[in-house]
Amino acid sequence: MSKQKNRNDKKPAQSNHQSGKPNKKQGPAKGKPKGGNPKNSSPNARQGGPKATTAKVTCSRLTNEGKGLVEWEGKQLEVAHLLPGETAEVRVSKKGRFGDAELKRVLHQSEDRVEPPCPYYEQCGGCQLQHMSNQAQGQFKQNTVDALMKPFGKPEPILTMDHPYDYRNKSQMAIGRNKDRQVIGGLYAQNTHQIIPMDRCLIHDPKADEIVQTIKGMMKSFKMQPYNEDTGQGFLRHVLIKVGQTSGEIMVVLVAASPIFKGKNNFITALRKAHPEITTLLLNINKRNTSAVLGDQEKVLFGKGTITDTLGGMTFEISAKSFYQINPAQTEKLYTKAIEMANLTGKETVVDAYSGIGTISLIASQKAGSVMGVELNQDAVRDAIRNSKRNGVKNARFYQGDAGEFMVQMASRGEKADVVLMDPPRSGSDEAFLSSIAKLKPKRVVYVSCNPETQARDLKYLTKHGYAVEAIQPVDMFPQTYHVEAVAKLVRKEKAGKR
Ligand SMILES: C[S@@+](CC[C@H](N)C(=O)[O-])C[C@H]1O[C@@H](n2cnc3c(N)ncnc32)[C@H](O)[C@@H]1O
Repeated sequence: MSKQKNRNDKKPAQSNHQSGKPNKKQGPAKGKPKGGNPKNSSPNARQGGPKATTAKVTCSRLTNEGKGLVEWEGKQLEVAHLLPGETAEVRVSKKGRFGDAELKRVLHQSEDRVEPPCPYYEQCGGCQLQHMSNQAQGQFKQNTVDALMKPFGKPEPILTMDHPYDYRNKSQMAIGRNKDRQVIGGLYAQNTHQIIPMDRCLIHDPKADEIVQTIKGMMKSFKMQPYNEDTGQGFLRHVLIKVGQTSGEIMVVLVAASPIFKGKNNFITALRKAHPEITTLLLNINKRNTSAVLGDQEKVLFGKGTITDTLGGMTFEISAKSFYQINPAQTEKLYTKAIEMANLTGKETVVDAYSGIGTISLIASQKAGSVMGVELNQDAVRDAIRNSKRNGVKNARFYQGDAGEFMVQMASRGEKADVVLMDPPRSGSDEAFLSSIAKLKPKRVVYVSCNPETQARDLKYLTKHGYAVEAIQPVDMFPQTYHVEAVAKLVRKEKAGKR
C-alpha cells in the first residue's frame, strides 16, 4: 500500500499532458513527423540502438498501456502502435522479458486501425491510441477495466465521448529553441525533453493553442528568451492555460525561471490586445530543475488570478495550482454516477476525501446532511472554501491535510461517517486511509479513480475488510490516451445486495 503525501495532479502520468518529464535533454525533436504507418519513432530506433535487429511478429493482445504484445524468440515484447491480430516488422533493440521493440511496418492491418489525425502522433508522448478507431478505444478500455475488476464483478458499459478531441481544458506547452535558434513551443517527444514544435494538439482546447502561438510570436519582438535547461539561462519555460469551458474564462500562466520580467507591461498590453478573451494572466516562478511544471511562487499580472467553470449546476473557482478535472463533459457523467452511487437521502454525514476545489463535496452537499472535504493542496482548499460560499452552501466544511491522517483522527475520536467519497491521485489511497474506513464503517464508499490498477488494489483491501463491490462504472475521460477512469460503489457487507 503506498504512502501518499503530495500528489496533486492525478491525471495521466505523461510528460506532456501532466507534469512529469522523464529526462533532461532539451531541444527540437529530430526527424519529421510522419502520419499513418508508424516507423522508427524512438531515439533507439533512430540511432540504430543496441543490438538492433529486424523481426516479423504478430500481436496477440494489448497491454494496459495500449501497446501491442508480441512473442519473439520466446520473449514478450511491447510494441507501441501495434494492434491485436496485426503482423508487422519490428526493430528489436534490447533483449529482456519485456524488450524494446519499434514498429517499422505493418504487414497485415487490423480493421480497428485508423489514420492518426495528428501529424505529431508518432513522436509525441501525449496520446497512445490515435491509431485505433473510437469504438476500438472504448472496447480496449472496457476490457482493461473488466480484467482488473474481475474479482469484484462485471463493470457497466463504458461511458464514451461523442467528439473525442478538443476536450482538454488544461494544456501546458514547453518553450525552447530549435537548432536554428528559433523559438519553438510544443509537447515533449516520448520519454525525452525534446520539444516537438507544434501549433496544435488535437486534444487541447483549440483556443489554448492559439494563445500559445501568439505568445511564441511575441517573444521575438519583446526579446523574451526561452529557458534552456542545459545552461540554466533564459526566462520562459512553459505556457500553461486553463479554459473554463462553460464560462469562457481563460487563465494564462507564464512559467518562468526568474521573477524579473523585462518589458512586462508592454507584453501584457500586447497579449491582451491580441486575445481579449484572456481573463487572467499569472507569472509562476519555477527555478527548480525538476519535472514539475509549476513552481511555488506565483504573481497575478492581471485579472483575479482564477477562472470559474460550471459543473453539476454549481460554479467553481479554480486556481493555477489546484486540481480540476480536465474533461468537463465527461466529468458531468462521472460525477452524476458517483452521486447516484452514494444514495444520499439528505441526512447523511459524508466525507469527501481528496476533495480538490470541492466539486464533488459541494454537489453532494445538496443531497446530504453534511459534508467534510479533506485535501492536501492549500490552494485547492482555499478554492473549495470560496466555492462553498459562492454557491451558498452551508453544510460543507473543508480541511487541509493528508486524507489518511484525517481519517485516522476521525476514527480515534470515535466519529462516524455514513458515506465516504474518495478520489485519490493515480497512486491510489494508502493503508492509513483504508484501515480507517474499516474502523469508521461507513455504509457506503464511492471510489472514483483515474487508475483502475491502484483502484483494484485498494478494492481488494476493502473487500477483505467488510465491504462488497456493488457496481463499477468506467468513464472515458481521456480519449486518444490509454488512461481510463472508473467509479466503484462499495457497501458494508451486511448491506450488500440492497442497492
Ligand atoms: C484526482 S484529484 C481529485 C480532486 C477532486 N475530487 C475532483 O474531482 O476534482 C486528487 C486530489 O487529491 C489531492 N491529494 C493528493 N494527495 C493527497 C493526500 N495525501 N491527502 C489529501 N489529498 C491529497 C490532490 O491535491 C488532488 O486535489
